[in-house]
Amino acid sequence: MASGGGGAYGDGNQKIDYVFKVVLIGDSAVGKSQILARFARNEFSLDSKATIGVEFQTRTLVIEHKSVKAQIWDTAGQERYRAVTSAYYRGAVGAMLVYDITKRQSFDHIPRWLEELRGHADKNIVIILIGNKSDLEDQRAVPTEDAKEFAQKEGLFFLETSALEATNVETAFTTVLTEIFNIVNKKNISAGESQGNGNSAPLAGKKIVIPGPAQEIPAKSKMCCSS
Ligand SMILES: Nc1nc2c(ncn2[C@@H]2O[C@H](COP(=O)(O)OP(=O)(O)OP(=O)(O)O)[C@@H](O)[C@H]2O)c(=O)[nH]1
Repeated sequence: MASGGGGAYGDGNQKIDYVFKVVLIGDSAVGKSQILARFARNEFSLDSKATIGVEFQTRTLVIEHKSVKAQIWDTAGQERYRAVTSAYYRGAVGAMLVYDITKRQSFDHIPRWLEELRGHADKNIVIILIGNKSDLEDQRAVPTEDAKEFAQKEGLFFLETSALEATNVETAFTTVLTEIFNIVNKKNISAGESQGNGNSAPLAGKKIVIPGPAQEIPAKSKMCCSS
């Protein structure tokens, strides 16, 4: 069911102006898969299974009258289930770094995830830090201020979300997607429509954004590649 904001949950034959790949990363069980389920299908499951390998889901939404397909990739937080790292990050223009506000360790590991991200992704990737499970306030182990300060220091967006209560999930995605949209739009303007490959602009130089017809996406919006 659509929750407003012009999003479409199905992928019909609509015209797509942009496809943005966004990756979810963070420790196991912080709620990455449920954040994605909430955003892509407006669903939530309390007995969510650990992700094995990689999967992605898409949702198309409208930003400034343009149709933007968000292709959100989710992988296992558990090392043994993780797929090839470089392939996961390839082409990503956005990243959501997720921790669980009730698990201090998941926050303490964020610098490691950030390091992996910065080692593998485009250096201009848009990053948001997400403290999930904000509905469990009575079990909070990470003060909001600590995370806010960290995000500021590292130049990241920051929000606390609850996939369970659907708090801020939509805002988290639209924050990242709108920022990417603005960067790409600026790039298009500065590149003067000249094939769009001006390498000096942010997020340029990589085939990460495909204006015009959408890139090929497998018929099923979910796939698995656990080897
Ligand atoms: N209370 C609460 N529980 C949540 C929330 N989001 C996820 N959970 C629960 O946390 C557990 C783990 O969620 P997942 O989405 O599977 O976690 P994950 O980060 O994808 O885990 P991996 O696939 O192992 O990396 C599940 O039992 C979820 O139902 C939330 O916002 N609030």
